[in-house]
Amino acid sequence: MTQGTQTPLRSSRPAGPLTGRLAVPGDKSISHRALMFGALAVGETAITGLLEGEDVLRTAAAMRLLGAEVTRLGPGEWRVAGRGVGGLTEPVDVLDMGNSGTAARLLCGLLAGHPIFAVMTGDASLRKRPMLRVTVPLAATGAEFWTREGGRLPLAVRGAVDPMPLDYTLPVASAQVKSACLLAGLCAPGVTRVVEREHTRDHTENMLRHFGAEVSVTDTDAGREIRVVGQPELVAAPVRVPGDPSSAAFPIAAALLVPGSRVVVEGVGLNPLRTGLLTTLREMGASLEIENARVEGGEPVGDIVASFSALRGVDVPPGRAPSMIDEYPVLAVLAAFATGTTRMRGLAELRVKESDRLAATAALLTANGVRCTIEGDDLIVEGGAVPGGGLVETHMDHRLAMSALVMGLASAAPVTVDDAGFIDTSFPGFAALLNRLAGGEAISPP
Ligand SMILES: O=C(O)C1=C[C@@H](OP(=O)(O)O)[C@@H](O)[C@H](O)C1
Ligand SMILES: C=C(OP(=O)(O)O)C(=O)O
Repeated sequence: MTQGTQTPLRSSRPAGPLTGRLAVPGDKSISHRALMFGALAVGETAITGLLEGEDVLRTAAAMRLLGAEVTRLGPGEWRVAGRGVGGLTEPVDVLDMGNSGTAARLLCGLLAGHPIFAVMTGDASLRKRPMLRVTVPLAATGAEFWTREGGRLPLAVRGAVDPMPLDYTLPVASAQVKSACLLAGLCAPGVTRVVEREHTRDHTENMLRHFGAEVSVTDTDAGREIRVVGQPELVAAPVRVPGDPSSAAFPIAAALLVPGSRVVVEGVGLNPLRTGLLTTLREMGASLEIENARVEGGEPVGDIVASFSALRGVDVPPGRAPSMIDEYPVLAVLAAFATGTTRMRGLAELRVKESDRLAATAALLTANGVRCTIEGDDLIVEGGAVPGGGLVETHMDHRLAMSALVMGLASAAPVTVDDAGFIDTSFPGFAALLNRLAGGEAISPP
């Protein structure tokens, strides 16, 4: 990829205060799911606020190839005419999920429950990521998967003719694996049961209910148990996608780091399973207020007011990781400017994201003169003055690119990234938006 609108090579330089109000693009997790549920529902699903990032556009294209009618009416405004549960049709071409782990893994769940043959691939980053975590549990439906060496894409799948319900306890904290199992279970008769020891984002469960499925969630000694009754008739329902808290993290971080800043990010999703970063930042002494808290489309939403703050290092417990899993690179940047040491614990899952984010985040910091170490699955950052001046390798990873560019707004010398093109997977317009807040070209082609 790199066919996005962001200049591939970019740098950011120390900026004046960031001020003003902004809205970030729609939530990526909810956007993928809205398109998929729309495709499985009977009737026409109206979606507003859909993220039009590359990852979600891949899901839209895949749903079209599987027989759903997917139409863009205007910015963020989409319609999906669904095929009904079990009604997806065999794709006549390869499903290319680009850079998106969520699209690939959730789609494996959908395909497992349909009696069709499909081939899936992705870009060089996605082709390195583990797929056995979904194909192994999904094989219990009766679907057959063939993957490349080590469970990597491309893969081929022949979905089950008479899918069996699943009963699965997640070995890793992953909303993608949970969702893949629940989506496959929709096509099977009887009850599919998934147990997660750590609580992960619950957008799939919320959307199942919203479209009329019977779902129960119970906390047991073994963990959180989710049950969904298979073969429901899902009925089209409007989806209003909130702003993505994982994208909001970047302007919030910039405001906290650049002296004199005050930024209001409007309409951000505040699902408690996504707000671990806000909890951590408050512990670090960040000035963060929530205004206008409300519920929109079944998800809590609010406006986040972030003002420049003197931050101090903290110890981030491993149990918090699922609620802020995509925010560690930017948290590491914030920690670099804080007084004292920050230890982020239990980050094993970062190794299987768009890049090995644990190693790449440490390299980002080191390239800019920040001292940090990796001990087991923990990242330890020594905070203080940040020299900057580094060229950061982003490894096809949007979050690394945005984190590095935020660092350069507050470091002594500019920070350059080797490729900003992948930012379009989740945050189209990122550089223009931060430049508007900074009132100038804080982020520019080098
Ligand atoms: O379900 C989802 O929408 C997502 C789950 C998380 O991945 P894992 O399930 O691999 O933790 C997260 O990192 C990803 O950006 C989106
Ligand atoms: C990990 C991420 O996404 P995905 O797994 O969908 O590629 C992310 O957006 O940070």
